[in-house]
Amino acid sequence: MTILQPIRKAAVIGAGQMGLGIAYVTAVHAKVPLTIHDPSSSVLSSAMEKYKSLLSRDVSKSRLSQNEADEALSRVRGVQGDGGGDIGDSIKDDVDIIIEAIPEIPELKLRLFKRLGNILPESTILGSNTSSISITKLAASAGSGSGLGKEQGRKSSERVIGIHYFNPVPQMKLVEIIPALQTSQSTIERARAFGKACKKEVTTSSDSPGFIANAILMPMINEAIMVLERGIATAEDIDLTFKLGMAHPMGPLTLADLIGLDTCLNIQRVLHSETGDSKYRPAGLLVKMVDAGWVGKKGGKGFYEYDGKGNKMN
Ligand SMILES: NC(=O)c1ccc[n+]([C@@H]2O[C@H](COP(=O)([O-])OP(=O)(O)OC[C@H]3O[C@@H](n4cnc5c(N)ncnc54)[C@H](O)[C@@H]3O)[C@@H](O)[C@H]2O)c1
Repeated sequence: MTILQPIRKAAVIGAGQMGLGIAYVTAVHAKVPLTIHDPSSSVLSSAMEKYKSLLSRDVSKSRLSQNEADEALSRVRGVQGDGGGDIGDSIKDDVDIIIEAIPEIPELKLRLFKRLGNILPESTILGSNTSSISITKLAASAGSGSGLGKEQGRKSSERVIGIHYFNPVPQMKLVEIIPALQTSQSTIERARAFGKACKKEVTTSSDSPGFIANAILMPMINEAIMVLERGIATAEDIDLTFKLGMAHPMGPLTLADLIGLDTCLNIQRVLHSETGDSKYRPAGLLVKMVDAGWVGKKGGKGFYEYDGKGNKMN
């Protein structure tokens, strides 16, 4: 039996809704200390506030003792910056795993992985929470830094892997693991072990646009938006059809609001551009809503409207 190199320290890059949730399961369940990085100081401070309130809720519901919550709080430190090395030593080179959760924009992630590949030792796993972007391309980028020779570049690509959590991370019990073409077996095993330490069931998908979940889910959401756009039914009736007719816990438009309409559009664009198949063309209404700044629950308005606490108002 091979002994896997342990995960003793982590870093999460991006403190949005997914980054915060990933930080929570890393600190609370895997009990691994971490830094969480975001360029926006307001996002970072609101993520830390939300983290504290998640811990208080756990204590009030007797899911954690006060002592466990205090320990979990002391394991997380917010750092302003993009964690990619632009700001000196914001990412320490003793982290065993990085999980990137920045916006679903290929150029942004490719640039970050190139920098991380250059600055971090080859034993650090470079994980991406991407919903759809090619892990193989991220791995190639991590191996392409100017500071790396040919052999170092190959090794750097081998530690890249997709580690795809579901929203909201503290509640959803699944993580999808997506090895790139270049990923080594030991990276796969370490990432699986980390997913289990975060108390998740682990599935494996090969590296194909949208992997398992979003290859199926996002076209369904896109179709639901097209049904709304064609005036076939109201948003409420579309959602009720899925809740009561198919026993989904929430309808596709409510789910799109939860995911973030900007993220849905970015995923659908990746599916469209990577496959070249016109069936993935994003719904016109989705494009317009994102243009209007209506990005769903996180922005207060999407197919429904939300108050400051994220409760539906209509
Ligand atoms: N929302 C979901 O339901 C969901 C589910 C699974 C996976 N994902 C994936 O997770 C990733 C993040 O999604 P999200 O919903 O948390 O988005 P989000 O918009 O809530 O958060 C993204 C965060 O990244 C920060 N950011 C931007 N550029 C950065 C950089 N260069 N370095 C560090 N931080 C940067 C932003 O300030 C923002 O806080 C995406 O790849 C998305 O596809 C999302």
